[in-house]
Amino acid sequence: MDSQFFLGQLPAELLLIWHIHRVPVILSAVSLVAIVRFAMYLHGRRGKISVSPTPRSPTEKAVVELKSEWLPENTLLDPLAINKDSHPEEATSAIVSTVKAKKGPKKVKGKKLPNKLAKATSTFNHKTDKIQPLIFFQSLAGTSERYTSQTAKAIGSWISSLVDCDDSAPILEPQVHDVSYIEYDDYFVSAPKTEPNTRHFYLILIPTYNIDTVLSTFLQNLQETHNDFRIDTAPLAELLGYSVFGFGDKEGWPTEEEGFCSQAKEVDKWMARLTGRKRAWPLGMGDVTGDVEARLGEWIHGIQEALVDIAQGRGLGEGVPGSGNPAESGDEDNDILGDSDVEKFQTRRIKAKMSARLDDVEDLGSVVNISTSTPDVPIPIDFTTYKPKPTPNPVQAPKEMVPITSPTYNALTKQGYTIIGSHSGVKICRWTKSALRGRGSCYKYSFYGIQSHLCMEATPSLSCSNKCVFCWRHGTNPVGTTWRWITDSPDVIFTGITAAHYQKIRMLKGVPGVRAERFAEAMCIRHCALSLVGEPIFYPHINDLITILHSHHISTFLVCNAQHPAQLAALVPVTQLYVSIDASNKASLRAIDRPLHRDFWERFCACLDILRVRRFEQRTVFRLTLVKGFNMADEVKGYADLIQRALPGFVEVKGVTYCGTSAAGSVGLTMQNVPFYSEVSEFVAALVEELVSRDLGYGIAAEHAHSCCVLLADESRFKRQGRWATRIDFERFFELYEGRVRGTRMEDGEVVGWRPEDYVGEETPDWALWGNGGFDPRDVRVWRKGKGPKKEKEMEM
Ligand SMILES: Cc1cc2nc3c(=O)[nH]c(=O)nc-3n(C[C@H](O)[C@H](O)[C@H](O)COP(=O)(O)O)c2cc1C
Ligand code: SF4
Repeated sequence: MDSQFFLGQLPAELLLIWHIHRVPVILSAVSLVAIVRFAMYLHGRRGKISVSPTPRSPTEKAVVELKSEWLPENTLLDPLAINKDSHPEEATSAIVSTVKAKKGPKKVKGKKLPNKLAKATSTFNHKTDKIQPLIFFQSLAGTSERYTSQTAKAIGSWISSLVDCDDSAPILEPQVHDVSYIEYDDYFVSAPKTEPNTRHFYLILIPTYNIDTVLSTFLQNLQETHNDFRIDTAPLAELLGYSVFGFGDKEGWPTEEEGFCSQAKEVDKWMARLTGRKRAWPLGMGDVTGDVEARLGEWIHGIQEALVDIAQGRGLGEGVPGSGNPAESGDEDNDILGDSDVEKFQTRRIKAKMSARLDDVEDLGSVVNISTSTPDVPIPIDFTTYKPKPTPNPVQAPKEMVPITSPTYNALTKQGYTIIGSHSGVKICRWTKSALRGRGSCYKYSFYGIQSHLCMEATPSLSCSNKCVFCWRHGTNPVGTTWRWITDSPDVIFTGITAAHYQKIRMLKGVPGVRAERFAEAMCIRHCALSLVGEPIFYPHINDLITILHSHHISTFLVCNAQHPAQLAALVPVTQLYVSIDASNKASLRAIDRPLHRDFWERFCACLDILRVRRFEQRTVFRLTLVKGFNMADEVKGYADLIQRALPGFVEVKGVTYCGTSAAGSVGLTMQNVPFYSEVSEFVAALVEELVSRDLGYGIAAEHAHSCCVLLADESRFKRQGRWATRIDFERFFELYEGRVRGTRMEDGEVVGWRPEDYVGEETPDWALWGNGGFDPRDVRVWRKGKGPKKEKEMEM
């Protein structure tokens, strides 16, 4: 009965207790929830990089297992930070310290070498001689005459404004001559007689008329002088240099093929022969109905630069064909400097100068590191003091990767590379030369809008952990699985590669056909392809180097070989991130890449997983290099598996380029392994079919048949209103990078960075779309000997 009574009272009792204590209970519960939420927030919060918020995935938190043995020996990465959670944000937080340089190796920077001037290329003595500029013109209706007198005025007042530098030759007031009134023999059969110690520099400004005029007579005279067997081959070789500017009319003669400035081009050609190729500045051409003032201004600026070079004893530069070596004359017609000719010429110079290699390096403008093997020279390297692996032999110090005295150095420089410090390299690619001459850019222009003459190709690590069968550097490449070399600092590398690149561009100024406006543009690098040879992310300070490039508004494409997952995870965002996919399965990858790492396949797969996660913060690309007989047959499904795993924004499929060395032969690679373009196209079609059958929305976006390259892209990301938009808005990339505009990458309702979609540029141009070939119609297509449209379509690599 008692218990029945108690049970009956219980609800009322509980209610009473609740009423008495409800306020403190509710308050405690609310506080507890707040504390838990706050703790979760603190735990989940991630560091932001100083420049702009670190981009991160809005949807995926994939964990990529990074094994401790994958961490580089001399790492700047914090293994705990990476292994705790290899999501890119975590990995990037390990980078932050390197960007801010709070952590990481101590750098001891050596002194830069003094800027020693290149040697003069003629007998002109800049300490005792004088320069006399002579300006020649012809004009029928007065336009050329008017611009000539403006030019003379501009150059004249520039000369009088020059404060004589102690060491420079004086430049005299220019003299102007109308070609119609001079004694032709006085100036164009031999160099004019003058006071001793005075040498001449010719400027020729002429219009073009497609009818018979005095201009025709001038041209005929130049030609006859050249062909006269009684006269020296190069009777005007005495001149210090020359340059021509043409006036034409694009309304009547819109392109060079249709005769725009054709007579100026002729004069330029004959003068090259008569002077033994002393073209001091590229032929300038101005449209009198349009851009003439701008083009003439650029040309005058170039002339001033050339005059200063001569006055200070540097002559016309390093003397590639067309800029100063009479021995090279005679084939101006063929012109045409095969793409490797400049390299060949450089090679000859390098051979001749091997004994004076130190001077060579100094010629680069004082910015290049000198090997420790060179005595009495300040060593501008960074003695990076990372922790070396415990070794039984404690006296073993890090060595130079490519010492200046090594056969590797010799071999690489012969191939046209300039070695910066002891482990970085830079080279001008054939497309840069081609673009300078208006003959087309590489596929990166068709696909992404990168003009080749604004692009520098470089690497901070010539060493690599693979020995790919198609590598351009067979027998010359340093290899290794760990970074064990003396390390140059990123600022020294940046200064070195840019100075060497500019020097190489300058060497092209006298090459026939170089367009003055493109030459001027090329003196401001806008893009860096970190891909040349070797493995760029092998370099321990790669993040700092990228940061420096970006701070100069140089966008970055970085290609890695999928063998260094720890470094890849820690990489700061680049403009476009590539992974080379040289095979679709383990056996094939072993055969083609010949990797040094035993766990190469695990490393490869980890890199794909990292790429998958990072696809939200930067444009990611698979680069497939197809080698017939190695990685094409029956591999379509395998490649589709890899694409499905990493979901890159783009897939570039390219036929291998045959490097033609004996080393390539020794690994069984011949021309038979180079696929025809039609075979590459078939492969691409099959790959897309396979991807679509798996509901992966990839399509064929663009092609560059000229280099046997096809682009697939993710339709959901890089198609706008049914039209491909594969190009990059570089300006917007830097705005995002510098935090001047907000990206659209959200997390927890907060903007955390940008997405690749935030810097998508213009639509892919029609001519670049699949089926249209990919060659910009504004450029001039030049077929190599023995090739024609048909062969080229099939075979061009
Ligand atoms: C009859 C005639 C033919 C011409 N032929 C060409 C030509 O073949 N290519 C070209 O670029 N401009 C051509 N032009 C345009 C002239 O080169 C241009 O007007 C130039 O400025 C004339 O210079 P001048 O008046 O100083 O002599 C031609 C002009 C005329 C009147
Ligand atoms: S993108 Fe590559 S191929 Fe094109 S110009 Fe630059 S380095 Fe050369």
